[in-house]
Amino acid sequence: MIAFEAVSHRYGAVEALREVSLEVPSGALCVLLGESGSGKSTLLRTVNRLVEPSAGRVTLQGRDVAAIDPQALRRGIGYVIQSVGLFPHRSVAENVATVPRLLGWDRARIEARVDALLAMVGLEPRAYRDRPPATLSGGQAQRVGLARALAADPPVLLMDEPFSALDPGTRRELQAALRRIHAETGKTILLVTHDVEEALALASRVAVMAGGRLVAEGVPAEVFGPGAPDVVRRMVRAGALAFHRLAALDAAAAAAPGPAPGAPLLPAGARLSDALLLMLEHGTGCLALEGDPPRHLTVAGLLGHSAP
Ligand SMILES: Nc1ncnc2c1ncn2[C@@H]1O[C@H](COP(=O)(O)OP(=O)(O)OP(=O)(O)O)[C@@H](O)[C@H]1O
Repeated sequence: MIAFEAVSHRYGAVEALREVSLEVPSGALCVLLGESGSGKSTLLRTVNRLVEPSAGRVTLQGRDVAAIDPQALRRGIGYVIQSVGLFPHRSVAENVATVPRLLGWDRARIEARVDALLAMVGLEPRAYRDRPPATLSGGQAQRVGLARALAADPPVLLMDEPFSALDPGTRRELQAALRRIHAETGKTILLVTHDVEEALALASRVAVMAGGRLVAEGVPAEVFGPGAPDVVRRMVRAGALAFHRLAALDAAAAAAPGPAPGAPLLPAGARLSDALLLMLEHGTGCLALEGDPPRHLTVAGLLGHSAP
């Protein structure tokens, strides 16, 4: 677990963090959401001591990070940033191997790990291990950045706007890869974004920041519920809060038993927002859910389940 206890930070006259207290449970994918300048990156960077808070403390599994040697601390925490920051004169494989090398792993173990990680982030090892970073697309470079952060199997991953520079299609692919990796590895992930859709696509918990304070925290359906703070309402288009809430709710929970012959098929794991889009696309008010036993979803079921 990562715990922030009344963490404050000043950059000269700027109060970037004001007594932020937040607990990120082990295994959570917690999204720090907020407008530009709200303090998200500063809070994230207190975990790996790139920022030393002016007051308060941060603990990892109960240990105060201020008492851990910064180099040792950072080797145990994966860190992914928007600009990726791959070493330009090293190959993809050498980049991924950075921390295992520092930790003194033997060659065979490093090679095997690099191949496994490249495959995990969706890059064919034989095709990519020897490539120089300059030959990669933005999305491929960020996949390598993610593999590098995961290399020594750190229990905690910090991600600062990791997908913000990518085009929408690539961004969705990387989000899907991260969701899969999170489900497979159970790592505790803290991810900064100012993009509401990204938060809804990824988060098991959302922490909303405004003006250096934590203004809301909880599961997405709560944070995007009727009590949503003003800053969340500002961040989505007027009236769109209800639609965004659909993206936080599983379609299966709103379905009724029984088949719907001939109705469009909604894939397993879909959210209610996916269901509404499929209904609009097919001009129908009834969908069949993929899976057994047969279930179906109607407009009435969708509205009944999403009502605030
Ligand atoms: N090194 C610094 N020196 C002085 N002020 C800083 C520094 N870094 C951040 N700040 C200020 O602290 C406040 C919080 O910045 P921070 O980068 O944490 O916000 P953010 O929510 O991550 O914003 P963004 O989404 O734009 O990156 C801002 O007012 C910013 O200008």
